Amino acid sequence: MTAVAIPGLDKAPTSHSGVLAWVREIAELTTPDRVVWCDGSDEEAARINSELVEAGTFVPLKDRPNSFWAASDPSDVARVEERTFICSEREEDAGPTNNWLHPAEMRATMTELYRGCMRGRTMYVVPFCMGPLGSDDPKLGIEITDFAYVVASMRVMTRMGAQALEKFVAEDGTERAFVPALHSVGKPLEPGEKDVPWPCNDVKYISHFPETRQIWSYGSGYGGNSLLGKKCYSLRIGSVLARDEGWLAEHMLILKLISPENKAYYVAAAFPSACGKTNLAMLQPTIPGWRAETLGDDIAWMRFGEDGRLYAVNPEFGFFGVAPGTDWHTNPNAMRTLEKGNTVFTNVALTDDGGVWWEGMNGKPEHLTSWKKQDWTPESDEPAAHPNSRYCTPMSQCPILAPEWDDPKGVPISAILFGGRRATTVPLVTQSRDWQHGVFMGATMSSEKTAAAAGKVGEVRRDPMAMLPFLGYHAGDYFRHWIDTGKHADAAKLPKIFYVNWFRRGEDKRFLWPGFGENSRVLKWIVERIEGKASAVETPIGFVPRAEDLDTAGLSEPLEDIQAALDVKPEEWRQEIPLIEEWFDKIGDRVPSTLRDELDALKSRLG
Ligand SMILES: Nc1nc2c(ncn2[C@@H]2O[C@H](COP(=O)(O)OP(=O)(O)O)[C@@H](O)[C@H]2O)c(=O)[nH]1
Ligand SMILES: C=C(OP(=O)(O)O)C(=O)O
Ligand SMILES: [Mn+2]
Repeated sequence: MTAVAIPGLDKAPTSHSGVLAWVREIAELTTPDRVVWCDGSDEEAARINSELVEAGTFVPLKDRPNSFWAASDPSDVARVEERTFICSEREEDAGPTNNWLHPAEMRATMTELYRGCMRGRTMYVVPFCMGPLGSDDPKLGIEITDFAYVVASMRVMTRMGAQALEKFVAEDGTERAFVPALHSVGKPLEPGEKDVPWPCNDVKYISHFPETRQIWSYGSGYGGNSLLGKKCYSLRIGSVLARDEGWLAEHMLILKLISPENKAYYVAAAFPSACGKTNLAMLQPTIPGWRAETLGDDIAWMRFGEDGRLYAVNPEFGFFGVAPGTDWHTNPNAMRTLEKGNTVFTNVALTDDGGVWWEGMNGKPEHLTSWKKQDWTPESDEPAAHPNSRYCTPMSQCPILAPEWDDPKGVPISAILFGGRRATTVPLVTQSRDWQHGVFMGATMSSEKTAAAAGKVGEVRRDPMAMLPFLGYHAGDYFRHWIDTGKHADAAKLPKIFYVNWFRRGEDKRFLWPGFGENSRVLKWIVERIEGKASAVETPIGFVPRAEDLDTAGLSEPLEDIQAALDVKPEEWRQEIPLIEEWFDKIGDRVPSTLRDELDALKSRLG
């Protein structure tokens, strides 16, 4: 093949041979009009934002500085689980919960899709680092993308640009490994063809090659599909790295709780997408004397420290939060973060005076521009903001950011919470008997589907550790990895495991528990359990508080509701058993026997 001269390709600001070779290979395959190596500078960000305004992708907002409104193509609003693939060499290694294609077949198909796919466009090269730049073993990546929106968002969500690229060559001159992550919207432009504000393609692939640590994404601009450092790298590839290197890559927020005695407790919590991670991460406690600080809202990488405790680091640099439901009374800290500007809002509604609005926000606007760019009035029968509309905002703007948020050592975790969205059955909070029982709780947890993924909303499905859509390998092997993690540790130093459900409903369908800031009452009970102070009842499913075991002082909800949120109804749990059995059967013989033993024990306790 003759070398093609693509403007910018030779401007590489690195000598890393692997980076140079890969970027050239992709440029020659996708044939963009030009290549831009991103340095992450303010000037570059300003240029990219103004190009996005020019292209009609961004509308500048008038109510906060350096912030923009974007509306996606109406078909490109969420993760596409049907189109997400784990391409391991052997199908059995992807396991029964993932879509699989042989890597050679996927590469052949996608190479043809990528051929010439950046024609008429700019190819951006975005070096990034997941986790603190000061880490001894920085987890590096390069995202190549042809969508400036992705560059602007990656700048918020990751440590990107020159500061990350510096880490690609170690001080002794060795070239570090990196994850090549290729993204294209899949919409080449013919000469003279006018671009659309949100280019994408009906054909979508979100593919992962776990053995070679590569990501290939095509056809979608939605965050979870296109900001490849997030779910694709930090969870799907990350879970494989974690399995191989002996740590945990989890779909968890990281929160610091400070008691009235000024003692700090770090909590990690795994909830499925759109089930409350970002909100709990920014908790504003309602009980006197308690404070909370944020370390992360979506992903935790956890390893054992020299003292034998499990330490968590957030690999991300920003929040990609669900907008609807966010308001001054539900999540004031998110509102304060957003107020500072430097935020991209996608698929929310635009107010007539150039601000943003979404369902659940205070105020009743008379007229809006909906996420579909249509006139909207209170009479409209569709929501003004898409239920999965998002804000993308820098973590550094969060008023309750913990001072140790950027420490490569991480923070020692005292409690791990698993939780889902269940209208029935699952009590507000349950403590596991021990690590193994806690792993059973995580492995069998369930949740109603939300708008964060394309498909039917409301259906209950098993979502182990909130990782169902994010596992890079076989779910049974993942459970074993969790069990083994506990075996290799000093049991007294392991985090205690709890199962929570903020979403239980009464017969009239309203939530029994007020949630949001009031969740601090549950966290207080958890801390007191760790300290051996709070009471609980031993039930067939674990230790559950009675209403009087929780601090309910000043709560306006009737105590009957709180008790109803805490009820363990054996008949409801007996109905779960066949669903758990079906789930284990689906995973097959790689389910660790210890988890089957836990199921048998639960069955016999339920009678
Ligand atoms: N009822 C109730 N809703 C909540 C609670 N926490 C979060 N939500 C809502 O659930 C949706 C998703 O929350 P979010 O924190 O963004 O979830 P994430 O996707 O897991 O980070 C938003 O609409 C929130 O307003 C809670 O404690 N109770
Ligand atoms: C980005 C996502 O994250 P979350 O878990 O916050 O909903 C998503 O699900 O696409
Ligand atoms: Mn979130």
